Amino acid sequence: MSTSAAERAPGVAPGDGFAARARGLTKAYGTGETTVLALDSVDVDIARGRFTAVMGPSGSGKSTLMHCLAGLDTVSAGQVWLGDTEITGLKDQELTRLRRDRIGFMFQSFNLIPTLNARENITLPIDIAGRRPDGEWLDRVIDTLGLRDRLRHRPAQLSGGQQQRVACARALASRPELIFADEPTGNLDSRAGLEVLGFLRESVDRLGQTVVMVTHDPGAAAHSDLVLFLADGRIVDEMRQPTAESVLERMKRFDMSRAAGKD
Ligand SMILES: Nc1ncnc2c1ncn2[C@@H]1O[C@H](COP(=O)(O)OP(=O)(O)OP(=O)(O)O)[C@@H](O)[C@H]1O
Repeated sequence: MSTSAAERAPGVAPGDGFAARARGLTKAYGTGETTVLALDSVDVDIARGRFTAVMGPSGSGKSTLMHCLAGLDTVSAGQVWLGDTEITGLKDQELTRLRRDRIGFMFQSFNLIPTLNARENITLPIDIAGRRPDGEWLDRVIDTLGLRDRLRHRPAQLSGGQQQRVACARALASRPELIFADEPTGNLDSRAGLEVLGFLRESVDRLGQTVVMVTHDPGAAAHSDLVLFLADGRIVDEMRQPTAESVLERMKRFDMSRAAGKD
C-alpha cells in the first residue's frame, strides 16, 4: 500500500502555494571511496508565481538540485514534490509524462530544431504530446516575448537573443506549472542576456509563471525574487529582493569563509 507524502513527512502540508518542494533531498554519485555527495539532505520550497535563483560555487550541486526537482535525475534519499504530486518513486513513464505536461525547460544551448521555423519550434513539445495549443495563451506568450514578426524565421535567421526568446516561448507554450532554466544567459552577450532575463521576469509578473533559474551571474540573480545559495550540497543562505551588489557581496563573504575553513 502506498503511503501519502504528508503521512511520510509529518508537518509537510500538500503543495498549496508551492510549485515544488523537497525534504531531505540527498544525491550521491558513485560508490565506495569515490562517492560524491552532490546534495546533502536539502529542504527547499519553491513558491508559486515567483522567480527563484539558485547560486553557488562550481560543483556546489546547483544543476543536481534542478535535475532532481525536475525529475530528470533519481534521488538517493528524501522526497520531492511537484505541486502536491510526490515524484520520488514515480516510474519512468509517469515521470516523462509529468515533465512533458507540467514542466518547461530552458538550457544554455537553445536546442532549437534548425529545420523548423520559430513557431514550429515553440509548439513542438505540445505537438509531440499530441495536444492542441491554447491559442490565446500562445498569442500572449508570443507577444510578451516580441516574436510576432519572427514566427516564420528558422533559427539560423534569428539572432542569439531571438533564438533564446524562442526557447523561452517553447518553455512557456504549454503553460507549465514550473520553468527550470539552467544558465539561460550563459551563451549570450550582455544585451541579449538582459532581454532573456527581462522576459523571464515578465513571464512571472505578467503571466503568473513560476521560474527556477541556476546561474553564476549576480546580475542575472538580481532579476529574481529570491536567491538560494548552495555550498557543498547544502542550502546555506537565502536572499530576498536581491541586487547584483548584495549578491556579489554575499558570494565574496562566502569565498572568504570557505578559504578560512581550508586553513
Ligand atoms: N553524473 C555524475 N557523476 C559523478 N559525479 C557527478 C555527476 N554529476 C555531478 N557530479 C558531481 O556532483 C557535484 C555537484 O555537481 P553539479 O553539477 O550539481 O554542480 P554545479 O553547482 O551545478 O556546478 P557548476 O556550477 O560547475 O555547473 C560535483 O562535485 C560534481 O562533480
